[in-house]
Amino acid sequence: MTISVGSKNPTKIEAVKEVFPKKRVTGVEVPSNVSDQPFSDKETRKGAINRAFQCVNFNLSTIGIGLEGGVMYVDNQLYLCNWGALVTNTGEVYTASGARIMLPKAIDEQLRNGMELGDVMDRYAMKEEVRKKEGAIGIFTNDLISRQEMFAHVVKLLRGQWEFWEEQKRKRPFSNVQTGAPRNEIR
Ligand SMILES: O=P(O)(O)OP(=O)(O)OP(=O)(O)OC[C@H]1O[C@@H](n2cnc3c(O)ncnc32)[C@H](O)[C@@H]1O
Ligand SMILES: [Mg+2]
Repeated sequence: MTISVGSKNPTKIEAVKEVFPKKRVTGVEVPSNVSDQPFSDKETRKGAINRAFQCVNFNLSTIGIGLEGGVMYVDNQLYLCNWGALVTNTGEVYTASGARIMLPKAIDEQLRNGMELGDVMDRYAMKEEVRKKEGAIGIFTNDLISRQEMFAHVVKLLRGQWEFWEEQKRKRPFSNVQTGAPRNEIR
């Protein structure tokens, strides 16, 4: 069983390796088919699902994982949000979201002017490639939580759900409805 991650971003690939230390994990560049800067939970989640679907190989034992970063409002406050999706080679889809933190007004304004958070963060922190290192979450938590750590938590939520429902299927093969498995996505 191999795991294909829909990104070349090292924070995402390393997060998956951390949670699946015994699996072969590779990163592949795939389009998210949502905006470069997703602006809601719904769009960010969709990006993660799209990436995962493009990675999975239904003929081979390769599962796909998509991780997507975005932003979303609660009232007038902008938050950083992150979503992950795991698609099995039999087409089951598991999703989970990550921690959210507030983003300052200055960043909100620049994003609304059409800039991408990755570029805004480099200027704000006067650093290079923040998105591939500590991430916005690292900068705004004083380096207590890195982008990789945050994604690793999301991947744990995916792995845990996948394992739980696989186990349920083994234990109760004819009672999918009764076990109340999560509804699968129809693309
Ligand atoms: O190569 P990919 O996988 O696309 O990785 P990415 O860094 O572009 O990450 P996403 O597409 O998932 O994130 C969407 C946008 O938000 C930015 N972004 C999201 N979370 C971030 C973070 O924690 N730090 C810096 N930029 C972030 C990111 O750079 C993009 O501009
Ligand atoms: Mg991107």
